[in-house]
Amino acid sequence: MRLIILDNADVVAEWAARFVLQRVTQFAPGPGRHFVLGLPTGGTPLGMYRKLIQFYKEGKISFKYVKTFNMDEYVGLPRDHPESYHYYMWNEFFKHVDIEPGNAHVLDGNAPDLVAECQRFEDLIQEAGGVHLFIGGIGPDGHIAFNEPGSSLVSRTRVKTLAYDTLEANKRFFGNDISKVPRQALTVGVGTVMDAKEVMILITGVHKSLALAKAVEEGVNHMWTVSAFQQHAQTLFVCDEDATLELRVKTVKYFKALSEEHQKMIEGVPVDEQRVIH
Ligand SMILES: N[C@@H]1[C@@H](O)[C@H](O)[C@@H](COP(=O)(O)O)O[C@@H]1O
Repeated sequence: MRLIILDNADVVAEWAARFVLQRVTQFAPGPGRHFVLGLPTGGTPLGMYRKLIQFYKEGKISFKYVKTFNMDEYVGLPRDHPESYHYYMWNEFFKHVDIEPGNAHVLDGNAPDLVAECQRFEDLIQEAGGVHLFIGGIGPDGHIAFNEPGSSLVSRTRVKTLAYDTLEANKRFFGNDISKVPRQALTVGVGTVMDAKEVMILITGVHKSLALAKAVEEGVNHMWTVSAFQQHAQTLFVCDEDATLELRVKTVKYFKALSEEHQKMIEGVPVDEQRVIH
């Protein structure tokens, strides 16, 4: 596991975007050779999307041969509702870059058969050859995507009823009215994300600090579903200083001492010339 500790949320956004740029560039996508990205929504990744749009406009990256799979979507929220994850993805990212609309996959929370929709999504990921890089965010209760506390750590894409903490955390997007937050969502499973070749989880803010400590310093526990990624061979947690407040000083010092090595990951240093740190 790599824990990359950066000064603040802006630096996290820039680091994450530069990491995506490196991975896509190294892969050299082209016709019949797509790079497959798993993508999150929420406030945390917004800065990363803005940077990626900037890189696209500067000609540094193209999404023409990139396929994307989003982590989750609310059930029953119209697709054009400003808080639907469809709306978010198209407005904050997809419409600004050259991705083929047919390659940008977001779960349909209005599908007549939600179980079939979840299976369809899993099948599409398989058909794409699996996800190269899954990017995620977490809730303050340590959920990844909408894998609420107590979710199976081998779960697949499915319908989930949201936990009270999640409704509370997300009501800010619904005029602070908890009754307006959809009660259910479709979400990739922890197992779906675990199957990706590489996972990058973005964690910023003091309100996520307990979740980060649980994810990094305590055992694998389905009450903090992000902790499952301790068992993934290529996990990167990218966080800001605020999110480290519940970590031990020893943990923070250890990972900060590796910051020069971490920097190489976004500077185009070939992977085989990077010291391996897990
Ligand atoms: N389902 C989403 C998660 O995928 C997201 O990671 C989390 C954090 O969002 P934010 O980045 O706004 O804190 O919010 C929701 O619960």
